[in-house]
Amino acid sequence: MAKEGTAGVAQGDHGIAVQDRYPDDFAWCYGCGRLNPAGLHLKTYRDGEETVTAFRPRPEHTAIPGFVYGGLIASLIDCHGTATASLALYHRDGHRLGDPEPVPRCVTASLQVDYRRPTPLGPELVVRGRAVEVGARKVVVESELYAGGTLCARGRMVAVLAPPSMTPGAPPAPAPGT
Ligand SMILES: CCCCCCCC(=O)SCCNC(=O)CCNC(=O)[C@H](O)C(C)(C)COP(=O)(O)OP(=O)(O)OC[C@H]1O[C@@H](n2cnc3c(N)ncnc32)[C@H](O)[C@@H]1OP(=O)(O)O
Repeated sequence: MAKEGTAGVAQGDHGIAVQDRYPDDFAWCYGCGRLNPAGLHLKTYRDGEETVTAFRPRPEHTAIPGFVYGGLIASLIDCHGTATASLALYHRDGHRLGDPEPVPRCVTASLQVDYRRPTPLGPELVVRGRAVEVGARKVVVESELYAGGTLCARGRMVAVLAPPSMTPGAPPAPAPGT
């Protein structure tokens, strides 16, 4: 069950994808950046107490003929998770998609994917997510990926607000321990 302050209690947002509200500098991700011409263009929407995205894999996303490559599954869970985290922080700050304030951008600190069943290549894949912990800069997101209504994978990730060093044009981050 979603906690107060997460996506679960927000009103508004419907019909607007989180990724369509990222600032341009943060809209180049291969998985979900709207400005990346070669990317997957994943779109995350709020759906009641959860978030949802859908993607139909193409033949180049094959692992074994007839089944989806696990890296694609991880990518869908990853990008949907960072968007779910961004939305949770945006809601926590009292905003709704469509507000003029920029949506915060989160990056992946940790990603765990459990592959429960082989994922058939053909049906549209649907990922549902929810923010289960919302901190100052960190959000824990849990998600499930379905193919034709069958649960095929589960994800749990830690997403953190993008550090200034990941802003385009920023100087490189110091190496850990320096
Ligand atoms: C810029 C837009 C790009 C969007 C791309 C979308 C998805 C992606 O593919 S992102 C690319 C892959 N990810 C990366 O490259 C991130 C690389 N890592 C980093 O930059 C940093 O380690 C970063 C930002 C994740 C965390 O560093 P930092 O900002 O110093 O935060 P830090 O203070 O260490 O940690 C913040 C919180 O996250 C937690 N945390 C950090 N790393 C982890 C981890 N691996 N596992 C669990 N928790 C973690 C910390 O414990 C802390 O929790 P709390 O607030 O409860 O104390």
